[in-house]
Amino acid sequence: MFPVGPLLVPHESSADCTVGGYHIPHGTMLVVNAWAIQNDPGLWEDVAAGEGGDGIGLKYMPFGAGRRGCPGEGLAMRVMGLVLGSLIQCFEWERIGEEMVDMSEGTGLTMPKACPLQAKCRPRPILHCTM
Ligand code: HEM
Repeated sequence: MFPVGPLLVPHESSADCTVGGYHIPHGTMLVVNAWAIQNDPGLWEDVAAGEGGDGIGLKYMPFGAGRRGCPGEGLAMRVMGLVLGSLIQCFEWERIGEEMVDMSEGTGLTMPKACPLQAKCRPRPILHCTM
């Protein structure tokens, strides 16, 4: 899976605590490696499909979690469904060649594709009716 923010946002522990057996002193900067969690074959039966394992819980958190989790999650999920649905409903999509889309990951704070997506799209008849 490809989390938009592979390392989420840094947080600071407000008190001494223990996480997974590790002592975390007060004032420690904490970075959650969402990419590693979402691609851990020990947590997922099929990492590529994001399937399997013991429920979703904290192993899938593209929006972070807890009190400082993303407040835009509900909006983002609704808008993404609408945008994706509109793109599929209004256009026919094709790859530009025989090869499968290259899903290699680039580097950065957000995770870009290493090779930009190129695709052909043709308006569906439904689009002519509404324009
Ligand atoms: C696909 C879309 C989005 C993704 C993947 C995303 C992801 C994230 C992540 C990972 C965090 C850090 C959470 C943490 O540290 O535990 C965050 C924080 C935040 N997000 Fe989003 N976000 C998205 C859309 C939005 C939208 C649409 C809004 C506002 C309309 C928004 C507003 C915020 C704010 C204000 C914070 C800071 C919360 C805090 O620090 O208390 N995000 N987001």
